[in-house]
Amino acid sequence: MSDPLDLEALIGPGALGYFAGGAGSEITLRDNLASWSRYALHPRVLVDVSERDLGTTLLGRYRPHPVVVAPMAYQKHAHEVGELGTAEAAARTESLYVLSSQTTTSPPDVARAMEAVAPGSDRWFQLYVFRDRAVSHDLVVQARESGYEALVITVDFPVAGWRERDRRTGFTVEHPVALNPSGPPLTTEQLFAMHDPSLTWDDIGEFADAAGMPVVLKGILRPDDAERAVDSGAAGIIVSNHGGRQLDTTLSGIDALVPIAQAVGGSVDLLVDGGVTRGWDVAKALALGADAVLIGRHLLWGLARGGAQGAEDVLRQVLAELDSTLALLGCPAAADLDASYVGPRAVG
Ligand SMILES: Cc1cc2nc3c(=O)[nH]c(=O)nc-3n(C[C@H](O)[C@H](O)[C@H](O)COP(=O)(O)O)c2cc1C
Ligand SMILES: CC(C)CC(=O)C(=O)O
Repeated sequence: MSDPLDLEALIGPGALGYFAGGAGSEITLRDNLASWSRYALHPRVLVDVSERDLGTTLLGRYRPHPVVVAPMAYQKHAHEVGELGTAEAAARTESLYVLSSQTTTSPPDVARAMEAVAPGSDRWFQLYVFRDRAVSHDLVVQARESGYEALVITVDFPVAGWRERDRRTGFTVEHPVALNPSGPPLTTEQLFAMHDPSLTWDDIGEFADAAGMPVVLKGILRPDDAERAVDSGAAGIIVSNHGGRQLDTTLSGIDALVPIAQAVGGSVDLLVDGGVTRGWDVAKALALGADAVLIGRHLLWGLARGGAQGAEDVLRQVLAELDSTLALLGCPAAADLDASYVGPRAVG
Protein backbone atom coordinates (compact mmCIF):
# COMPACT_ATOMS: atom_id res chain seq x y z
CA MET A 1 0.00 0.00 0.00
CA SER A 2 1.27 3.49 -0.82
CA ASP A 3 2.39 6.04 1.74
CA PRO A 4 -0.84 7.52 3.11
CA LEU A 5 0.74 10.84 4.17
CA ASP A 6 1.73 11.58 0.63
CA LEU A 7 -1.77 10.80 -0.63
CA GLU A 8 -3.41 12.88 2.05
CA ALA A 9 -1.54 15.92 0.78
CA LEU A 10 -2.68 15.12 -2.76
CA ILE A 11 -6.38 14.38 -2.32
CA GLY A 12 -7.24 15.56 1.17
CA PRO A 13 -8.19 13.66 4.32
CA GLY A 14 -11.88 13.14 3.43
CA ALA A 15 -11.22 11.52 0.06
CA LEU A 16 -8.30 9.52 1.41
CA GLY A 17 -10.42 8.20 4.28
CA TYR A 18 -13.17 7.22 1.83
CA PHE A 19 -10.83 5.53 -0.66
CA ALA A 20 -8.42 3.84 1.74
CA GLY A 21 -10.85 2.97 4.49
CA GLY A 22 -12.67 -0.19 5.37
CA ALA A 23 -15.53 -1.20 7.61
CA GLY A 24 -15.41 -1.49 11.39
CA SER A 25 -11.99 -2.20 12.84
CA GLU A 26 -10.64 -2.76 9.30
CA ILE A 27 -9.67 -6.36 10.11
CA THR A 28 -10.85 -7.58 6.71
CA LEU A 29 -9.18 -4.64 4.96
CA ARG A 30 -5.83 -5.66 6.45
CA ASP A 31 -6.47 -9.37 5.99
CA ASN A 32 -7.15 -8.89 2.27
CA LEU A 33 -3.57 -7.68 1.86
CA ALA A 34 -2.11 -10.31 4.18
CA SER A 35 -4.11 -13.22 2.73
CA TRP A 36 -2.02 -13.59 -0.42
CA SER A 37 1.12 -14.38 1.53
CA ARG A 38 -0.64 -17.25 3.31
CA TYR A 39 -0.32 -19.15 0.02
CA ALA A 40 3.08 -20.37 -1.16
CA LEU A 41 4.06 -20.90 -4.78
CA HIS A 42 5.45 -24.28 -5.88
CA PRO A 43 7.71 -23.64 -8.89
CA ARG A 44 8.43 -26.39 -11.40
CA VAL A 45 11.92 -26.39 -12.94
CA LEU A 46 13.41 -27.22 -16.34
CA VAL A 47 10.37 -26.21 -18.33
CA ASP A 48 10.81 -24.26 -21.59
CA VAL A 49 9.41 -20.85 -20.67
CA SER A 50 10.91 -18.88 -23.54
CA GLU A 51 7.40 -18.00 -24.76
CA ARG A 52 4.71 -16.94 -22.28
CA ASP A 53 0.98 -16.47 -22.69
CA LEU A 54 -0.90 -14.50 -20.03
CA GLY A 55 -4.24 -15.06 -21.78
CA THR A 56 -7.55 -16.08 -20.26
CA THR A 57 -11.12 -16.45 -21.45
CA LEU A 58 -13.98 -14.41 -19.98
CA LEU A 59 -17.59 -14.70 -21.09
CA GLY A 60 -16.40 -16.79 -24.01
CA ARG A 61 -13.97 -14.17 -25.27
CA TYR A 62 -10.19 -14.59 -25.28
CA ARG A 63 -8.46 -11.85 -23.34
CA PRO A 64 -4.71 -11.20 -23.51
CA HIS A 65 -4.40 -11.24 -19.73
CA PRO A 66 -6.51 -11.72 -16.58
CA VAL A 67 -6.11 -8.33 -14.88
CA VAL A 68 -9.34 -6.33 -14.62
CA VAL A 69 -9.93 -2.79 -13.36
CA ALA A 70 -12.39 -2.95 -10.43
CA PRO A 71 -15.41 -0.65 -10.37
CA MET A 72 -14.68 2.24 -8.03
CA ALA A 73 -16.94 5.19 -7.35
CA TYR A 74 -16.19 8.92 -7.44
CA GLN A 75 -12.80 8.80 -9.12
CA LYS A 76 -12.69 12.57 -9.72
CA HIS A 77 -11.96 12.83 -6.01
CA ALA A 78 -8.72 10.91 -6.61
CA HIS A 79 -7.63 12.93 -9.66
CA GLU A 80 -9.34 15.51 -11.83
CA VAL A 81 -9.33 13.17 -14.86
CA GLY A 82 -11.39 10.71 -12.83
CA GLU A 83 -12.71 7.62 -14.60
CA LEU A 84 -11.23 8.78 -17.91
CA GLY A 85 -7.77 8.20 -16.42
CA THR A 86 -8.35 4.61 -15.32
CA ALA A 87 -10.33 3.84 -18.49
CA GLU A 88 -7.54 5.10 -20.76
CA ALA A 89 -5.01 3.12 -18.74
CA ALA A 90 -7.17 0.03 -19.19
CA ALA A 91 -7.52 0.59 -22.93
CA ARG A 92 -3.76 1.09 -23.35
CA THR A 93 -2.96 -2.13 -21.48
CA GLU A 94 -5.79 -4.25 -22.97
CA SER A 95 -7.29 -4.58 -19.49
CA LEU A 96 -11.00 -5.18 -19.10
CA TYR A 97 -12.56 -2.08 -17.49
CA VAL A 98 -15.50 -2.14 -15.10
CA LEU A 99 -17.21 1.24 -14.68
CA SER A 100 -19.00 1.93 -11.37
CA SER A 101 -22.61 3.04 -11.54
CA GLN A 102 -21.56 5.68 -9.00
CA THR A 103 -19.24 7.18 -11.59
CA THR A 104 -18.29 10.85 -11.80
CA THR A 105 -18.01 10.58 -15.61
CA SER A 106 -20.89 9.43 -17.81
CA PRO A 107 -20.84 5.89 -19.26
CA PRO A 108 -20.84 7.15 -22.89
CA ASP A 109 -17.92 9.53 -22.18
CA VAL A 110 -15.90 6.67 -20.69
CA ALA A 111 -16.74 4.46 -23.67
CA ARG A 112 -15.68 7.17 -26.15
CA ALA A 113 -12.38 7.73 -24.34
CA MET A 114 -11.57 4.02 -24.45
CA GLU A 115 -12.50 3.69 -28.11
CA ALA A 116 -10.30 6.70 -28.96
CA VAL A 117 -7.30 4.94 -27.41
CA ALA A 118 -8.06 1.39 -28.53
CA PRO A 119 -10.98 0.68 -30.85
CA GLY A 120 -12.73 -2.53 -29.79
CA SER A 121 -11.49 -2.23 -26.19
CA ASP A 122 -13.88 -3.89 -23.81
CA ARG A 123 -15.73 -2.79 -20.74
CA TRP A 124 -18.40 -3.96 -18.37
CA PHE A 125 -20.84 -1.82 -16.42
CA GLN A 126 -21.35 -2.26 -12.68
CA LEU A 127 -24.87 -1.70 -11.43
CA TYR A 128 -26.22 -0.77 -8.05
CA VAL A 129 -29.94 -1.21 -7.78
CA PHE A 130 -31.29 2.01 -6.32
CA ARG A 131 -34.58 2.51 -4.51
CA ASP A 132 -35.55 4.50 -7.58
CA ARG A 133 -35.50 1.58 -10.01
CA ALA A 134 -35.92 3.91 -12.98
CA VAL A 135 -32.44 5.35 -12.34
CA SER A 136 -30.90 1.88 -12.44
CA HIS A 137 -32.85 0.90 -15.55
CA ASP A 138 -31.76 4.12 -17.31
CA LEU A 139 -28.15 3.35 -16.47
CA VAL A 140 -28.47 -0.13 -17.96
CA VAL A 141 -29.84 1.34 -21.18
CA GLN A 142 -27.02 3.93 -21.35
CA ALA A 143 -24.45 1.20 -20.76
CA ARG A 144 -25.89 -1.12 -23.40
CA GLU A 145 -26.13 1.68 -25.96
CA SER A 146 -22.53 2.73 -25.40
CA GLY A 147 -21.06 -0.73 -25.87
CA TYR A 148 -20.63 -2.16 -22.39
CA GLU A 149 -20.66 -5.93 -22.82
CA ALA A 150 -21.78 -7.24 -19.44
CA LEU A 151 -23.70 -6.06 -16.42
CA VAL A 152 -21.97 -6.55 -13.08
CA ILE A 153 -24.66 -6.39 -10.39
CA THR A 154 -23.13 -5.74 -6.99
CA VAL A 155 -25.01 -7.72 -4.36
CA ASP A 156 -23.07 -7.01 -1.18
CA PHE A 157 -24.33 -3.47 -0.58
CA PRO A 158 -27.91 -3.61 0.78
CA VAL A 159 -26.71 -0.95 3.18
CA ALA A 160 -23.30 0.65 3.63
CA GLY A 161 -20.71 -0.97 5.84
CA TRP A 162 -19.90 0.65 9.16
CA ARG A 163 -17.35 3.14 7.88
CA GLU A 164 -15.82 5.07 10.71
CA ARG A 165 -13.42 7.15 8.66
CA ASP A 166 -16.32 8.71 6.69
CA ARG A 167 -18.21 9.31 9.93
CA ARG A 168 -15.20 11.21 11.25
CA THR A 169 -14.43 13.28 8.14
CA GLY A 170 -17.97 13.89 6.87
CA PHE A 171 -16.61 13.47 3.32
CA THR A 172 -18.97 14.84 0.66
CA VAL A 173 -19.13 13.84 -2.99
CA GLU A 174 -19.44 16.13 -6.00
CA HIS A 175 -20.68 15.10 -9.47
CA PRO A 176 -22.20 11.63 -8.93
CA VAL A 177 -23.63 11.63 -12.45
CA ALA A 178 -26.30 8.98 -11.98
CA LEU A 179 -27.90 10.19 -8.79
CA ASN A 180 -27.40 13.90 -8.42
CA PRO A 181 -25.91 15.31 -11.62
CA SER A 182 -26.19 19.00 -10.85
CA GLY A 183 -27.25 19.06 -7.24
CA PRO A 184 -25.21 20.05 -4.19
CA PRO A 185 -22.44 17.79 -2.83
CA LEU A 186 -23.85 14.85 -0.86
CA THR A 187 -22.37 12.95 2.05
CA THR A 188 -21.56 9.30 1.39
CA GLU A 189 -24.26 8.44 3.92
CA GLN A 190 -26.86 10.26 1.82
CA LEU A 191 -25.67 8.57 -1.36
CA PHE A 192 -25.53 5.10 0.17
CA ALA A 193 -29.08 5.50 1.48
CA MET A 194 -30.28 5.54 -2.14
CA HIS A 195 -29.40 1.83 -2.49
CA ASP A 196 -32.35 -0.54 -2.29
CA PRO A 197 -31.98 -2.75 0.80
CA SER A 198 -34.94 -4.94 -0.22
CA LEU A 199 -33.15 -6.41 -3.26
CA THR A 200 -33.50 -10.22 -3.58
CA TRP A 201 -32.76 -13.01 -6.05
CA ASP A 202 -36.10 -12.32 -7.78
CA ASP A 203 -34.96 -8.79 -8.68
CA ILE A 204 -31.72 -10.16 -10.12
CA GLY A 205 -33.81 -12.17 -12.56
CA GLU A 206 -35.74 -9.03 -13.52
CA PHE A 207 -32.56 -7.03 -14.21
CA ALA A 208 -30.95 -9.95 -16.01
CA ASP A 209 -33.97 -10.21 -18.33
CA ALA A 210 -33.99 -6.47 -19.00
CA ALA A 211 -30.21 -6.16 -19.39
CA GLY A 212 -29.83 -7.71 -22.83
CA MET A 213 -26.27 -8.66 -21.89
CA PRO A 214 -24.61 -11.29 -19.70
CA VAL A 215 -24.89 -10.72 -15.96
CA VAL A 216 -22.04 -11.13 -13.47
CA LEU A 217 -22.80 -11.04 -9.73
CA LYS A 218 -20.24 -9.24 -7.58
CA GLY A 219 -19.78 -9.72 -3.86
CA ILE A 220 -20.38 -13.43 -3.28
CA LEU A 221 -18.49 -15.20 -0.49
CA ARG A 222 -20.47 -18.44 0.13
CA PRO A 223 -20.59 -21.58 -2.05
CA ASP A 224 -24.39 -21.85 -1.63
CA ASP A 225 -24.85 -18.29 -2.92
CA ALA A 226 -22.47 -19.12 -5.78
CA GLU A 227 -24.64 -22.13 -6.67
CA ARG A 228 -27.72 -19.93 -6.53
CA ALA A 229 -26.03 -17.39 -8.81
CA VAL A 230 -25.37 -20.14 -11.36
CA ASP A 231 -28.99 -21.35 -11.08
CA SER A 232 -30.19 -17.79 -11.63
CA GLY A 233 -28.37 -17.65 -14.96
CA ALA A 234 -25.33 -15.54 -14.01
CA ALA A 235 -22.50 -15.87 -16.51
CA GLY A 236 -19.89 -14.95 -13.92
CA ILE A 237 -19.28 -14.47 -10.22
CA ILE A 238 -16.92 -12.01 -8.55
CA VAL A 239 -15.78 -13.45 -5.24
CA SER A 240 -15.27 -10.33 -3.18
CA ASN A 241 -15.68 -8.76 0.24
CA HIS A 242 -15.82 -5.32 -1.40
CA GLY A 243 -12.29 -4.41 -0.41
CA GLY A 244 -13.11 -4.86 3.28
CA ARG A 245 -15.54 -1.93 3.08
CA GLN A 246 -18.78 -3.73 3.89
CA LEU A 247 -18.86 -6.38 6.64
CA ASP A 248 -15.76 -6.52 8.80
CA THR A 249 -14.24 -9.95 9.68
CA THR A 250 -15.46 -11.83 6.58
CA LEU A 251 -13.21 -14.21 4.66
CA SER A 252 -10.70 -12.66 2.28
CA GLY A 253 -11.49 -13.03 -1.42
CA ILE A 254 -8.81 -15.64 -2.02
CA ASP A 255 -9.84 -17.71 1.03
CA ALA A 256 -13.47 -17.64 -0.11
CA LEU A 257 -12.53 -18.52 -3.70
CA VAL A 258 -11.27 -22.01 -2.85
CA PRO A 259 -14.61 -23.53 -1.67
CA ILE A 260 -16.54 -21.56 -4.28
CA ALA A 261 -14.33 -22.90 -7.08
CA GLN A 262 -14.92 -26.41 -5.72
CA ALA A 263 -18.69 -25.83 -5.77
CA VAL A 264 -19.17 -24.10 -9.13
CA GLY A 265 -15.79 -23.97 -10.90
CA GLY A 266 -16.12 -24.77 -14.57
CA SER A 267 -19.82 -23.92 -14.80
CA VAL A 268 -19.37 -20.16 -14.61
CA ASP A 269 -16.52 -17.63 -14.92
CA LEU A 270 -14.92 -16.87 -11.56
CA LEU A 271 -13.22 -13.60 -10.70
CA VAL A 272 -11.78 -12.57 -7.36
CA ASP A 273 -10.58 -9.38 -5.71
CA GLY A 274 -9.31 -7.87 -2.49
CA GLY A 275 -5.79 -6.69 -1.69
CA VAL A 276 -4.21 -7.58 -5.05
CA THR A 277 -1.02 -5.59 -5.59
CA ARG A 278 1.39 -8.02 -7.27
CA GLY A 279 1.61 -10.25 -10.31
CA TRP A 280 2.23 -13.27 -8.10
CA ASP A 281 -1.05 -12.59 -6.30
CA VAL A 282 -2.75 -12.87 -9.68
CA ALA A 283 -0.96 -16.17 -10.41
CA LYS A 284 -2.13 -17.60 -7.07
CA ALA A 285 -5.73 -16.63 -7.80
CA LEU A 286 -5.61 -18.35 -11.18
CA ALA A 287 -4.00 -21.45 -9.69
CA LEU A 288 -6.83 -21.64 -7.14
CA GLY A 289 -9.57 -21.48 -9.75
CA ALA A 290 -10.10 -17.86 -10.81
CA ASP A 291 -10.32 -16.86 -14.47
CA ALA A 292 -9.46 -13.22 -13.73
CA VAL A 293 -8.60 -10.84 -10.91
CA LEU A 294 -9.77 -7.31 -10.18
CA ILE A 295 -7.52 -4.58 -8.84
CA GLY A 296 -9.01 -1.73 -6.84
CA ARG A 297 -7.11 0.65 -4.59
CA HIS A 298 -3.63 -0.23 -5.85
CA LEU A 299 -4.70 1.25 -9.18
CA LEU A 300 -6.48 4.18 -7.58
CA TRP A 301 -3.23 5.27 -5.92
CA GLY A 302 -1.61 5.27 -9.36
CA LEU A 303 -4.45 7.47 -10.64
CA ALA A 304 -4.15 9.84 -7.67
CA ARG A 305 -0.40 10.24 -8.13
CA GLY A 306 -0.16 10.40 -11.90
CA GLY A 307 -3.56 10.45 -13.65
CA ALA A 308 -3.93 8.11 -16.63
CA GLN A 309 -0.18 7.53 -16.82
CA GLY A 310 0.01 6.67 -13.13
CA ALA A 311 -2.78 4.13 -13.48
CA GLU A 312 -1.17 2.67 -16.61
CA ASP A 313 2.19 2.30 -14.82
CA VAL A 314 0.50 0.27 -12.08
CA LEU A 315 -1.19 -2.05 -14.58
CA ARG A 316 2.02 -2.50 -16.58
CA GLN A 317 3.99 -3.39 -13.49
CA VAL A 318 1.46 -6.01 -12.33
CA LEU A 319 1.43 -7.52 -15.83
CA ALA A 320 5.23 -7.62 -16.00
CA GLU A 321 5.29 -9.29 -12.59
CA LEU A 322 2.75 -11.86 -13.75
CA ASP A 323 4.84 -12.60 -16.83
CA SER A 324 7.94 -13.06 -14.68
CA THR A 325 5.98 -15.27 -12.26
CA LEU A 326 4.86 -17.59 -15.06
CA ALA A 327 8.47 -18.01 -16.20
CA LEU A 328 9.79 -18.65 -12.70
CA LEU A 329 6.92 -21.01 -11.87
CA GLY A 330 7.66 -23.12 -14.94
CA CYS A 331 4.12 -22.60 -16.23
CA PRO A 332 4.37 -20.55 -19.43
CA ALA A 333 0.60 -20.33 -20.01
CA ALA A 334 -1.52 -18.60 -17.38
CA ALA A 335 -4.44 -20.79 -18.43
CA ASP A 336 -2.47 -23.88 -17.32
CA LEU A 337 -2.01 -22.71 -13.73
CA ASP A 338 -3.60 -25.21 -11.35
CA ALA A 339 -3.58 -26.17 -7.68
CA SER A 340 -0.23 -27.96 -8.06
CA TYR A 341 1.48 -24.54 -8.23
CA VAL A 342 0.21 -23.26 -4.89
CA GLY A 343 -0.33 -24.49 -1.35
CA PRO A 344 -0.64 -23.20 2.18
CA ARG A 345 2.44 -21.44 3.53
CA ALA A 346 3.76 -22.90 6.75
CA VAL A 347 3.27 -20.26 9.43
CA GLY A 348 5.65 -19.76 12.29
C1 LIG B 1 -13.04 3.84 -3.24
C2 LIG B 1 -13.73 2.59 -3.64
C3 LIG B 1 -14.94 2.67 -4.31
C4 LIG B 1 -15.59 1.50 -4.68
N1 LIG B 1 -16.75 1.61 -5.39
C5 LIG B 1 -17.35 0.49 -5.82
C6 LIG B 1 -18.49 0.58 -6.62
O1 LIG B 1 -18.94 1.65 -6.98
N2 LIG B 1 -19.08 -0.58 -7.01
C7 LIG B 1 -18.60 -1.80 -6.64
O2 LIG B 1 -19.17 -2.83 -7.01
N3 LIG B 1 -17.48 -1.91 -5.89
C8 LIG B 1 -16.85 -0.80 -5.49
N4 LIG B 1 -15.71 -0.91 -4.75
C9 LIG B 1 -15.14 -2.24 -4.47
C10 LIG B 1 -14.14 -2.64 -5.57
O3 LIG B 1 -14.81 -2.88 -6.80
C11 LIG B 1 -13.36 -3.90 -5.21
O4 LIG B 1 -14.25 -4.93 -4.88
C12 LIG B 1 -12.36 -3.69 -4.08
O5 LIG B 1 -11.86 -2.39 -4.05
C13 LIG B 1 -11.20 -4.67 -4.23
O6 LIG B 1 -10.29 -4.53 -3.20
P1 LIG B 1 -8.91 -3.69 -3.30
O7 LIG B 1 -9.28 -2.26 -3.27
O8 LIG B 1 -8.17 -4.13 -2.09
O9 LIG B 1 -8.22 -4.09 -4.59
C14 LIG B 1 -15.04 0.24 -4.38
C15 LIG B 1 -13.81 0.18 -3.72
C16 LIG B 1 -13.15 1.33 -3.37
C17 LIG B 1 -11.81 1.22 -2.70
C1 LIG C 1 -20.91 4.78 -3.94
C2 LIG C 1 -20.57 3.55 -3.18
C3 LIG C 1 -21.73 2.67 -3.05
C4 LIG C 1 -19.36 2.94 -3.79
C5 LIG C 1 -18.84 1.76 -3.07
O1 LIG C 1 -19.14 0.66 -3.44
C6 LIG C 1 -17.97 1.91 -1.94
O2 LIG C 1 -17.73 3.03 -1.49
O3 LIG C 1 -17.48 0.86 -1.46
